[in-house]
Amino acid sequence: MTDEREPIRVGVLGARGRMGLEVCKAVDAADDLELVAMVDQGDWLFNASDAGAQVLVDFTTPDVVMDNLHWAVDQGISVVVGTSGFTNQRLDRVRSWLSHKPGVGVLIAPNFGLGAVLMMQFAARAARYFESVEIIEQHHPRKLDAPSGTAVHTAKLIGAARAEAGLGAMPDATKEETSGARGAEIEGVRIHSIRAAGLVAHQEVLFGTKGETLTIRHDSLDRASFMPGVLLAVRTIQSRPGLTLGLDALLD
Ligand SMILES: NC(=O)C1=CN([C@@H]2O[C@H](COP(=O)(O)OP(=O)(O)OC[C@H]3O[C@@H](n4cnc5c(N)ncnc54)[C@H](OP(=O)(O)O)[C@@H]3O)[C@@H](O)[C@H]2O)C=CC1
Ligand SMILES: O=C(O)C1=N[C@H](C(=O)O)C[C@H](O)C1
Repeated sequence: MTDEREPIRVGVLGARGRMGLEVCKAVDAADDLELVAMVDQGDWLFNASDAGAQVLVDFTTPDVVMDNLHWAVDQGISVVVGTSGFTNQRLDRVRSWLSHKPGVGVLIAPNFGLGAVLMMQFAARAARYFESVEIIEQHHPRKLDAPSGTAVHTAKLIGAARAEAGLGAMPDATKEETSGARGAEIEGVRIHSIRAAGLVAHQEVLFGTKGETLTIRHDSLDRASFMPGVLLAVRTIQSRPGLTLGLDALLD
C-alpha cells in the first residue's frame, strides 16, 4: 500500500545558521516533508507564508525569535522552536497570542537531543536525594547566550524537585568570591558555563551527598543529534494546538 498523504510543507527560519542548515538537510531528506522556504536575516518572513508553509522551524537568535513567533501565530502557522532565551514572561506572552488562535500549535524545546531530554529527566529524578548539585555546561565559542537554555531548564527542574522534597539551601561556606567564580545561580542551582573551540553542546549535572557523588553527563558531538527530535516535533505539532514545552510530551 502507498501512503497518499501530502507532505507537510515546512519553512525554516535561521536557515543559513548552524542548526538551520542541518534542519534544511533533514527536512529535504524526509519523504513526508517538503522544504518550501528558507528564511534568514534580512529575508522577508512572508516568503514562508507565500510558499504555503504549514509548519515553521525557528533556530534564530533570542532577540528575534519572539517577533518571528508572534508573526507566525498571527498567520495561523504552527511553529517548532529550538531558539534559546525563553523566560516565564516570554512563555506567558506566547500563551496569550495562542489563546486567540485555537488551531495553532507551538512547541518550544530547550534541547531536541533524545539523550539530553533523558539527562534532564534523570537529573530531576536524582535531585531529591542529594544535598548538593551544580551544573557544568560546555558549548562552542560562537554561542550567544550563557547559561545555555538546557542548563537553565535543568536548574528549574532540579529547583522544583528540591522544593517539593523540602530540601533547603545547599552547603557552601564561600565568603570571599571573585565575581563569577561560583557561576550563575538559577532557582538556587549554580551553573558554570564553558566556551571552547572544538566543543558542540555538553552538560554535566554533578550531585553530591555524604560519601558519594553522582555525575549525569550528556554530549552532543554533532548537530545531527538534534534532528530526530526536530522532525518528530514537525510531524506532530499541527495536531497539538496550544503551547507544548519540551520534547518529553511527544516521547511519552
Ligand atoms: N533546542 C535545541 O535543541 C538547540 C537549540 N539551539 C539554539 O538555536 C539557536 C540558533 O543556534 P545556531 O544555529 O547555533 O546559531 P546561528 O547563529 O548559527 O544561527 C542563527 C541564524 O539565524 C539568523 N537570523 C538572525 N536574525 C534572523 C531573523 N530575523 N530571521 C531569520 N533568521 C535570522 C542568523 O543570521 P546572522 O548570522 O546573519 O545573524 C543565523 O543565520 C540558539 O538560540 C541556540 O541556543 C541550538 C542547538 C540545539
Ligand atoms: O547554542 C547551542 O549550540 C545549543 N543551544 C541550546 C541551549 O542553549 O541549551 C541547546 C544545545 O545545548 C545547543
